[in-house]
Amino acid sequence: MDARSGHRVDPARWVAFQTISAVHRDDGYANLVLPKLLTEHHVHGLDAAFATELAYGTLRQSGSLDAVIAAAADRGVERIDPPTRDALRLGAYQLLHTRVATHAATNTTVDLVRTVAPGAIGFANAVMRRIGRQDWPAWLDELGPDDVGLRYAHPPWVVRAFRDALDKKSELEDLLVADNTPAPVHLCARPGRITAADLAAETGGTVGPYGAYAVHLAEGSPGDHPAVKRGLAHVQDEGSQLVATALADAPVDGPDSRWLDLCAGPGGKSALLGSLAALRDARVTAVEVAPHRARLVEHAVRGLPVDVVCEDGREFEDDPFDRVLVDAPCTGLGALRRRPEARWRRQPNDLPPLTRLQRELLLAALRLVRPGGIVAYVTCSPHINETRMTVNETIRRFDGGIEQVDARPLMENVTDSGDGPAVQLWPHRHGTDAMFLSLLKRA
Ligand SMILES: C[S@@+](CC[C@H](N)C(=O)[O-])C[C@H]1O[C@@H](n2cnc3c(N)ncnc32)[C@H](O)[C@@H]1O
Repeated sequence: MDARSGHRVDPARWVAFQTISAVHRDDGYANLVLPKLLTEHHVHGLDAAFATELAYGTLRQSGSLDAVIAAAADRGVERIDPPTRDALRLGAYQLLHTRVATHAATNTTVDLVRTVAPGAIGFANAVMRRIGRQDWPAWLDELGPDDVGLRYAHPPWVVRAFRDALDKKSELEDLLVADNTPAPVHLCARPGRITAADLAAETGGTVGPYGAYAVHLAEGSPGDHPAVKRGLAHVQDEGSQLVATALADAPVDGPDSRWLDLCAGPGGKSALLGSLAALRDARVTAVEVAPHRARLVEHAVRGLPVDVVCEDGREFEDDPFDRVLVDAPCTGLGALRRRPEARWRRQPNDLPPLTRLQRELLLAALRLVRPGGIVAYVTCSPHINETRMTVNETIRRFDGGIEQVDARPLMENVTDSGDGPAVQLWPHRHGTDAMFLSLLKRA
């Protein structure tokens, strides 16, 4: 037992509770908060795995858990004080989505409330008992059997966005399930430094199905691998590798030595482009507006022919480039597997400022590429406002000829990536984040 947990709560649940609270109270990120808390509270091995499952699962499911808690408490969750609410979420998750026995889930939740909100012990006890009277399928039947957002814990606006973006509407539930499955770690074997086959042999991973540089890891902490420490490889979703490689491989007319990454932080795609540039006598300029993220890019591209510039990409000026990447800031709805809290934190009103910025950055990229050169517009969101609509609207606003290049042949092994010319990858279909890629050639 941990002294700071008031002697009553086991360390794994205490760390999970503190993580959930930090995410809700301080707008924290679970993937940053949790590792620190695990170390601070000396939680290792199976306990650490249990704490991670509880924290990530509770955060991922929180909208659906709230619906159950509200029904059991007979009041909206906004009327429950935050520490009790987070303890109930953690308790409800254990009751409805884990094998933890009902009495253990209830007793540990009451103990937690005794520590963090002693005035609410009776209330928490009663709510937990009501929740535990039936299992999750029965709650679903009671609260909304046809509500896929409730069933798979996605806000309605995100479900609508996915339905709009999917070319095969029947795959919606597969996509929602994939979002609730933790993403495996992918490594990128930096071209010219190590092959994917050698990296797979060294790490015990497997070569990815699509990209020439991708290795999938079954488990373990990727930063600990010697190849990553020695700068031969970096952590990067295979979908991100595919879109960066497609830009590097797209045919351009004329010279091919000046490449630009207009939204570079934290530097994964700059590192891959820089590795490819090194093999082709090209050089990459990596622009990033946020100083701390520009420093991350500098770290990621050490030893590669990449110049980092900390500046607003919309105002960046230079001689024309042959290839330009706009990996635009976006809602990140295509990477919900990786960020358990993201789906509930993002709001529909995040879209207008983001799409405005995306259009301005893409417009800047079209001005910075030379005639005959190519721009890759990329998002890790499939929301059509951020993908097709941004591309179409920006082409319309750009004063000059733009040809949309079919990106599908540049991802040879990838099937089922849409009707073209853009490519849309999907977690449930390709096992990657839902990356979008549109290739635009200046006439
Ligand atoms: C999707 S992330 C890019 C990820 C990156 N390409 C990688 O693979 O690591 C978008 C980045 O654009 C940056 N950004 C946002 N507004 C920008 C602007 N006006 N100019 C340049 N960068 C910007 C953000 O700070 C963020 O680091």
